[in-house]
Amino acid sequence: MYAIPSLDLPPLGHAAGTVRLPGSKSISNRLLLLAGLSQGCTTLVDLLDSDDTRVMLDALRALGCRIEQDGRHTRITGIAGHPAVDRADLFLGNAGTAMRPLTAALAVLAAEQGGDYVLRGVPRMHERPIGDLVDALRGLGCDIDCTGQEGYPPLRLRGGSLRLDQPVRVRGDVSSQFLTALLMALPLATGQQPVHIEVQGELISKPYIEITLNLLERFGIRVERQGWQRFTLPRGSRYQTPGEVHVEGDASSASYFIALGALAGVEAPVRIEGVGSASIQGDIRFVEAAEAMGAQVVSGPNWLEVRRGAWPLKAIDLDCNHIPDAAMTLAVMALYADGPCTLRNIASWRVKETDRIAAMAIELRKLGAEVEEGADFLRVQPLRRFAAASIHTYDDHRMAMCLSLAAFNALRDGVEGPAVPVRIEDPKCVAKTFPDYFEALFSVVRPLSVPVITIDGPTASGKGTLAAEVAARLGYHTLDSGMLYRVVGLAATRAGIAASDEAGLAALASRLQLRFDGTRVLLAGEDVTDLLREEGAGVMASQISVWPALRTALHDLQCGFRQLPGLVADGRDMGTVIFPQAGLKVFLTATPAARAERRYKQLISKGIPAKLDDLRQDLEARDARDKGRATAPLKPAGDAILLDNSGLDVDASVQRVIDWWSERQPFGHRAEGR
Ligand SMILES: Nc1ncnc2c1ncn2[C@@H]1O[C@H](COP(=O)(O)OP(=O)(O)OP(=O)(O)O)[C@@H](O)[C@H]1O
Ligand SMILES: Nc1ccn([C@H]2C[C@H](O)[C@@H](COP(=O)(O)O)O2)c(=O)n1
Repeated sequence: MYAIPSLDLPPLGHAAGTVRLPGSKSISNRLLLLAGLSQGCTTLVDLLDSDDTRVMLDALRALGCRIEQDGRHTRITGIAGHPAVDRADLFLGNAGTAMRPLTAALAVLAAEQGGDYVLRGVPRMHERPIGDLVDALRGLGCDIDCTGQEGYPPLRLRGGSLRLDQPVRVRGDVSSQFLTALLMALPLATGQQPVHIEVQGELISKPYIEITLNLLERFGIRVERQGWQRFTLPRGSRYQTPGEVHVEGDASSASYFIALGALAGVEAPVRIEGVGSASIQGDIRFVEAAEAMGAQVVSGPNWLEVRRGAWPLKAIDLDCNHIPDAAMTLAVMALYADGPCTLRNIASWRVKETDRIAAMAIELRKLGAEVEEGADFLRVQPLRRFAAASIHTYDDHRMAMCLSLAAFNALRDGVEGPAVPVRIEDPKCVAKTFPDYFEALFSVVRPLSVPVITIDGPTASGKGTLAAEVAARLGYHTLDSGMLYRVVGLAATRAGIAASDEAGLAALASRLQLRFDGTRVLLAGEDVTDLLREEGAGVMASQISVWPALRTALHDLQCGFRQLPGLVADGRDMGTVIFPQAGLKVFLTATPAARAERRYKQLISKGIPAKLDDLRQDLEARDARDKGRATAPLKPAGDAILLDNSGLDVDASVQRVIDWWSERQPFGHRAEGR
């Protein structure tokens, strides 16, 4: 996950390959509550691991459920309808799928068994209406206080007396989650008589109710239904654990990759695993919308393969009531259409994680699009000239994931102006449902060009430290090229290959069994990181690095580090030879005295004995050899910026480089999070 203030997506090209989806959020949180209320132990396989499921798990633990997690399996021993505590203060973040059903379940339990429960969330959760559910529960006899503003969380549930002779009435035209909440809670009240629910108004998002009914049935609750207006929970309904349940992949999350296939699956399809034609999720019908725009889709029970069909995409005018979450993806696909696209019946967007109609309109306009916004619709004109935009994401995972699709702007035929990058602010907001979304995206797209920053300079100037910090700030990969020469030196010593044997060293370099595990280096499976950091390894690396054949043998390996979303490479010839097109080249120096001092402190802090004078002599000898060799000598590239950090600490050096990089981006000042 990218826990950085913003993530810059360079212009992206064709896509191909396989993406495995995380578990469905809607199914995960429903299953968690049902398992938590049941008697016995339920094993959930491939449960979504995200912010929203984490708050639900925490709440269940607080109520007395035993929860064990082991790889793909989550085992929940339920409370059999009897919480272990009659008081709890539950924090539910911004998870509507936790707030609504827990409100209903705990209100019913508190009224039946006594109890005092507080449910709260983040500030945005306290702006998301819940009055219709509260009204329905109060009508049933539950005692509920809205402790802030009437009709909104936080809520305090403190007993009451259930009146079940009349049907429970709930509005269905604002959020189907209110009906879901009642359907999941009211089996708890069927001890003496059946309970009836009447829906007032036209029920929206019916597919989500179908998920609820399907999952209730797996837990032994057979709901009788008359159309979409009246539901009956039979007398004596009891949650019974089904044992093991597999959580299917998230169909709303699939929408980004279905769109990706439609936009960029040119030479091969994008394969999506975890959800397919057998899905019980309503958002699987996003496939039909994508097909209407021209996508070619083939599917199996739990997979989809999508490739580009019509191009540009075909404009649509669609009632999106059946796919409220996935429909957001259509708004960005519209930029690539052959005419205006109209998304209708999407009023529920206004009360989601943010006001999604307003947010989408603002962000699409930043890209240059003409957008018309109504109370319950959005009309988006296609774009010919994309502007580089810094996309605000409103702590809304779907804003981040949808808008990432604007980075395919270079694929638009007849596009005017250059291909532009897209900046996604607060990219970690995707943790709500898809923590590794960007990693998954990068694994299947071909970049048009990956940004590179090079940092060259003499030993102990602080290149590695600077490169690692800059990369961490930008979410980029790193290449410590000196490490590659050091590892060849170590392998050569072990294999008895002399430092003078150019051909032998080159052959060895091309068959190295190297693996990187974070900052650790594994040579034929052995962790050699600490051995490589020894001074002797650096001297050996400097000696063997004079050989052109060895340098050629390591060339492609180094280029292979250039991966999305970007690379910071440090060494001696990064800017001059390996990445001559780098977007920013820094030549880092410090006085020999400062460098010797730093290396001395570094060694002493690790308990390695050292002498300052010897270190200074060694590093000056190394400088001379690295500068004096015929091939790829240590020198600044013609277009490098010189940075002498003798008098700068690490933070100040990092800030300099970040500032230089920001000046080269088309976004203005870097967003530092909001
Ligand atoms: N600006 C700085 N001010 C003070 N100390 C620094 C600075 N930058 C780095 N250092 C410290 O100097 C030491 C050497 O830094 P580092 O290993 O990053 O250098 P390097 O140039 O990558 O060395 P080598 O080329 O040998 O790998 C480390 O202990 C590091 O913490
Ligand atoms: N791009 C590079 C990186 C390193 N070398 C050689 C020369 C150095 O003295 C030696 C060790 O590098 P360090 O780990 O200290 O950065 O490796 C090179 O020739 N080219």
